[in-house]
Amino acid sequence: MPIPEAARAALTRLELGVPDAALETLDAYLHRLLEVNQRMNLTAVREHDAAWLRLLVDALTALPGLPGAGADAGELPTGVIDVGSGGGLPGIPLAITRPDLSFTLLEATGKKARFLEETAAALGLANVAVLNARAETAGRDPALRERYGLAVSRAVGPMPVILELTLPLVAVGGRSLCMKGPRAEQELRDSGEALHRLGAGEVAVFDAYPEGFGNDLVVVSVVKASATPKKYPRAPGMPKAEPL
Ligand SMILES: C[S@@+](CC[C@H](N)C(=O)[O-])C[C@H]1O[C@@H](n2cnc3c(N)ncnc32)[C@H](O)[C@@H]1O
Repeated sequence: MPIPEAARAALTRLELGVPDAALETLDAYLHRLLEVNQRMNLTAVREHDAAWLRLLVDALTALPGLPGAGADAGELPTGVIDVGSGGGLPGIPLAITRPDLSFTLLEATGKKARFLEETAAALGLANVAVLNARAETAGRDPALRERYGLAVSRAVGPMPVILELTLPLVAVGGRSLCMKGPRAEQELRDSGEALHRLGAGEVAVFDAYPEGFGNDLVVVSVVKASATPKKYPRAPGMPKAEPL
């Protein structure tokens, strides 16, 4: 199926620097996602052209928040972890577009993690690793805790929950980049306690799209200013059951 003109136009207008060579792989990913979605619940968007805009272009709006090409590996880990990756959003489109960075897709549900593994292999994505685990467990694992320069997430829960699931995995000086809807500002106002307790520093909120685009996706960037105390993340289920 051809790549929809509206998606090409959006990518041009957003100036995200997506190379032409990546477009075919992005489309191949979308085909797999929509095909498997017929028997597994991965996304509510079922139609190819709409999915290009609402899934792929949305995910790619996070590109400017990724470490720059040739970022100094000595300073901060350059690895990116997608927490609650589901069908691979935003991690897989980002990994396709930035083959120079390593991406870990963290997903709690076994069958979704298997879909991610099969998809990364089928698309030949050598820069993608899949981890079938809960973020609460991964965040307490010394091999994973504070090992990533950047955590990304989309549709994983309200801000206090996302912060507890992502910030323990992020190295001091790194960031958690959360793709949110228009309620992000309100959720942030309710996140003071979580930000304070988890070691967060500067918080910035960006509109992912310029005005007039008709898309109110918001990207929240939270810097990790100090180490997260050992008691976080709490036991599996606790961040959601009793948000900070
Ligand atoms: C609503 S889906 C969103 C998936 C994907 N990020 C997207 O935007 O399409 C949330 C995903 O997060 C996963 N998830 C929820 N809590 C999690 C946790 N504590 N650790 C790891 N994955 C989790 C769920 O299994 C689910 O696949």
